[in-house]
Amino acid sequence: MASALYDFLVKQTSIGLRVWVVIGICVIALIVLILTLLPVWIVFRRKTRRKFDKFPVSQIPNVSKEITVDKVGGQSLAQSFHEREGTVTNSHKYSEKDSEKTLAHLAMGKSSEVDTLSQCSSVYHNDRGGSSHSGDEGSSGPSRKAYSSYGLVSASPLVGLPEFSHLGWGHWFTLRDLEYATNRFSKENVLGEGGYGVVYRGRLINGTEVAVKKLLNNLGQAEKEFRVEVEAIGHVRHKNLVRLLGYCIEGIHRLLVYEYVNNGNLEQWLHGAMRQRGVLSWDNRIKIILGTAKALAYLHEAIEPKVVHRDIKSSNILIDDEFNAKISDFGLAKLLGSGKSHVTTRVMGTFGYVAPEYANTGLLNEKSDVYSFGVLLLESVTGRDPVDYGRPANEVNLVEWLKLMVASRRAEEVVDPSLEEKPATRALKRALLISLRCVDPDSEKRPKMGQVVRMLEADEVPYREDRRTRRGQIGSMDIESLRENSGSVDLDNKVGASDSEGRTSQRFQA
Ligand SMILES: Nc1ncnc2c1ncn2[C@@H]1O[C@H](COP(=O)(O)OP(=O)(O)OP(=O)(O)O)[C@@H](O)[C@H]1O
Repeated sequence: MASALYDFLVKQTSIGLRVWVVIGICVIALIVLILTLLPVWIVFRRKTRRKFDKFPVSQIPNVSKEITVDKVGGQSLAQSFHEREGTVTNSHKYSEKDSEKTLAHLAMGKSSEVDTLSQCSSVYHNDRGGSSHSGDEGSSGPSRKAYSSYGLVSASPLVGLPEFSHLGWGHWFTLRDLEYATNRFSKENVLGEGGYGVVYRGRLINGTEVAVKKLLNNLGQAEKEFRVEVEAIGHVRHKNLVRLLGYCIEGIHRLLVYEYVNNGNLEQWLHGAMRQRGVLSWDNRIKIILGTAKALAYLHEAIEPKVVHRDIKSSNILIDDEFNAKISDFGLAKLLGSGKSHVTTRVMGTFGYVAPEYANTGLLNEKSDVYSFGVLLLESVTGRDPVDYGRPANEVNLVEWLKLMVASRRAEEVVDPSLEEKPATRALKRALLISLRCVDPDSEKRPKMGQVVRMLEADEVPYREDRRTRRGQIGSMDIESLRENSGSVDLDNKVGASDSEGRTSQRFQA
């Protein structure tokens, strides 16, 4: 048998070569052919996958936060606003170029790495946390200028999750992971539904509680929301900003995974379901407001480009079990590069919170957030909705009503009647003064959020000192007495001196 095989192999073929030589040549040729065709096949597969990702979608109706408003309570707002998105003044061409960068960064179809990676991803904040990004030149997200004074926290790793360090700041989830976490996006796990998606409560495989936002199945809008959120907060860490833990891109699906914040939101505490748990105390209101102010100061003054949230309102202020505020919902955020005074954009936001100049002109900068913050503060002090059509005509608009009350020396009457323990006179005056400054119709006159933080922090001491004598001691107040009685606050001069980095150097003194 063996000798027969040997005889066959050494046999001379008609082309003059022995059989074993011919077989050897054929095997080598086959190997070369396979090596040549393999890359072609890989390229073909990539193209097929990209096509899949571009499937038309949008069975779900477009929900827009675009505002169409009228004149309410004397506040003149534009009647309707149309698409001007992306027209950036001062040559701040952020959106297109940087978004592409982010797309590549997120492996969403522009990068050659896309297809070598899993289609689904999860952001993982590793030990280096945001600080690893401050030097991330390739990133389109904001980087940090300052740390400690803005209440930054370092992110801890999510133990037990698959790690994917390709982006330097994330793991990658699959849709399956998130289906598992949310019990297949069951109704019982729905936390709420916003303009752009449904938010589910979930638990990751390692036990971490999360909130999963499933963006509406409208690829254009979902894609935009998705990018904006990731660009705005993917790189930043602050104890008063909700932490973005991950995301998933799979086919037409876009999901964002956040830390779960377990104690409702400010809107629910002031006007909704959480009231069943008791009245939110003055102390906790101020704590929430201060946390919100710190996060905004960070977004406006500590990172580059600065982030304008654009939708500051009570339902976007999440609350944890220690009554710390966490700003959420960055889907409308805009980035503002250094030296850029504003961007021009479609007017978005929530009625009652939108700054008049932004509503009227579409010109946006961080002072629009300051206005919304002022409304939020008034809402917290009074327990009233920013716009409430159930009230008499002159009370429908909260800001206008507050001005009327102060002008007629009835400021003490504006405090939320449901508060069991009323604030001290001085604390109430401070809060009203700050809010009035924030809602100044002239955006230039509004304080920076860093100044607001200092004013609020300065308020803590006198507020605590007076606490013992607070009940029923709020006297008659008007704007002048608010000014006179507000300690050493010189609203026009002293507060607001800025250092070279634009941060206030003058402390607000009690
Ligand atoms: N990280 C989170 N932890 C806990 N609950 C959350 C979290 N993120 C959002 N929620 C809750 O999910 C619900 C929907 O939130 P979402 O931000 O999508 O919409 P919204 O703020 O209610 O409305 P809009 O889209 O008009 O801003 C809200 O009740 C919100 O409090």
